[in-house]
Amino acid sequence: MIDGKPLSIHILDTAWKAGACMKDEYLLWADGVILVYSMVDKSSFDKLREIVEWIFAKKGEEKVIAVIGNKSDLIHRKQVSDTEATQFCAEYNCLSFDTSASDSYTDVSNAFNTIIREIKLNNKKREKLNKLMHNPSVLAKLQIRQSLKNLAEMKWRSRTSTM
Ligand SMILES: Nc1nc2c(ncn2[C@@H]2O[C@H](COP(=O)(O)OP(=O)(O)OP(=O)(O)O)[C@@H](O)[C@H]2O)c(=O)[nH]1
Repeated sequence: MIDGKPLSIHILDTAWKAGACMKDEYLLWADGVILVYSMVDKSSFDKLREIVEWIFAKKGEEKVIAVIGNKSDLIHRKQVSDTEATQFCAEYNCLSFDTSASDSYTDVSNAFNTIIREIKLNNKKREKLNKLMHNPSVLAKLQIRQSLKNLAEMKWRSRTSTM
């Protein structure tokens, strides 16, 4: 249930071995991506950059990307600072969460609820944009704008070449 409404979600649990286990189809299929690292294993955090770069290279930045730092209960063994995680998420425009799967069901549930809400919003925005892009009057306006831009560029070029 999300905001009082039942919702069916499909989760595909994948692994990452330098892209070998991630297929382009997975990304096409998904509305969002959740990357989970372990706060007590710096190497799992370091791998995120490679994964996000792969997602961006496949034009996946339009999807909701969330980063979850798990095992927050093991604070005494923490290897990834909050600043590092926050900076990473700001750099790649990812949602950021801390969870402890062993300690708190609420953390995990809150993270999923927020991600799903964000995905719903994102899908709505994309649908609207899609509709706009298929609206003939919007298309005509865009074409006029592009033609004016081309004309201005041509004029600018001819002016600079005669100088
Ligand atoms: N202390 C603590 N241990 C956790 C937490 N989450 C998972 N674990 C433990 O970490 C180990 C790995 O957990 P898994 O659920 O197998 O992790 P996974 O992501 O499925 O691992 P992969 O098989 O590599 O995909 C298990 O021993 C879990 O009990 C957590 O939040 N806190």
